[in-house]
Amino acid sequence: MKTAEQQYLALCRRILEEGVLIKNQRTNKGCLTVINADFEYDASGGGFPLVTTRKAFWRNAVAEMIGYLRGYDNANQFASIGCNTWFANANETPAWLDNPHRKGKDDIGRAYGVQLRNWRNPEGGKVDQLHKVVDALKAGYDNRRLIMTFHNPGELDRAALDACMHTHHFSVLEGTLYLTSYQRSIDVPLGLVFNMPQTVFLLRIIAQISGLKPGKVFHKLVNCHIYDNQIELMREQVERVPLEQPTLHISDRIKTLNDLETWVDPQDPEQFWVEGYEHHPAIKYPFAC
Ligand SMILES: Nc1nc(=O)c2c([nH]1)NC[C@@H]1CN(c3ccc(C(=O)N[C@@H](CCC(=O)O)C(=O)O)cc3)CN21
Ligand SMILES: O=c1ccn([C@H]2C[C@H](O)[C@@H](COP(=O)(O)O)O2)c(=O)[nH]1
Repeated sequence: MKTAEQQYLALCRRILEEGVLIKNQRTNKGCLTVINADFEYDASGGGFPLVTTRKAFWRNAVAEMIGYLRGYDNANQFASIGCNTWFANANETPAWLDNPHRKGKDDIGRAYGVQLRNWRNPEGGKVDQLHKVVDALKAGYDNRRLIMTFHNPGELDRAALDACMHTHHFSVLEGTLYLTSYQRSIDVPLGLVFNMPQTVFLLRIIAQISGLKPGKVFHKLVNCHIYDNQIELMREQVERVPLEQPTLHISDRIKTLNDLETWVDPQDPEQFWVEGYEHHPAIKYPFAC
């Protein structure tokens, strides 16, 4: 099996060589685009899919996933655990600024984790998808319905952004947990560097609190693009020689969903640490809002 970074660099080269330059309406930017890629990461031995051809800010990425799992809806909540990625979409996306549902500065609306923890049912009650999945995993019966989705077509008009990694589907086979994650839109230089480790973190933490062994992640990628102002930097990155894949450690003090919801801190080196992460220098890619 190819390492995560080999799969990543192959996709980057494919976009540079075969990508079609299109104009994206929402961001008003050119995007070199290809459709469909299937990545696979083996999480059983602790391997953590970080790119090494530039510095990956993995604590920021883990914090973002923890924010989704907690149902955060405000860029400041994400920032309070060390994730600074949501201010731009909360406060600079033109269509969201004009949206009457926006509750003010830093609000991201009924996006991502809000749908995960608080999907509205027709009676006005809440559906907590994460709680249901963890309960079902702990119950231990064969179950092919372990789907959590952030994509709620009925409330897309109430969110700063449609979820990009929109669905996570868990499966259990002989005590091993697998995850299939679906992503509709992929900013390959920026977003994907966060999304690859996020899927493995999600599998590892749910396996740990459900008493299962982590297996593989299957990451399904649809619209894969490099924004026009990122292309030259990416041509430099793909010339760099990848280094060894690091390992993620998660403290075994984290045992329950309640731990994850309350005291878990992605910035604490005694709760999460990465071993053997050597990387080339950081590259500052521009961000499209
Ligand atoms: N255009 C776009 N691309 C994305 O990847 C993206 C969005 N929008 N909107 C929603 C979230 C926010 N995400 C982000 C936002 C910023 C970085 C970013 O700036 N990363 C830098 C610096 C990280 C740091 O300093 O910790 C990086 O080098 O990875 C990454 C992912 C992913 N998503
Ligand atoms: O986790 C994420 C979140 C977002 N992205 C990227 C993919 C696109 O470049 C933008 C979203 O724009 P849309 O117009 O809504 O597709 O954000 C990502 O790669 N990963």
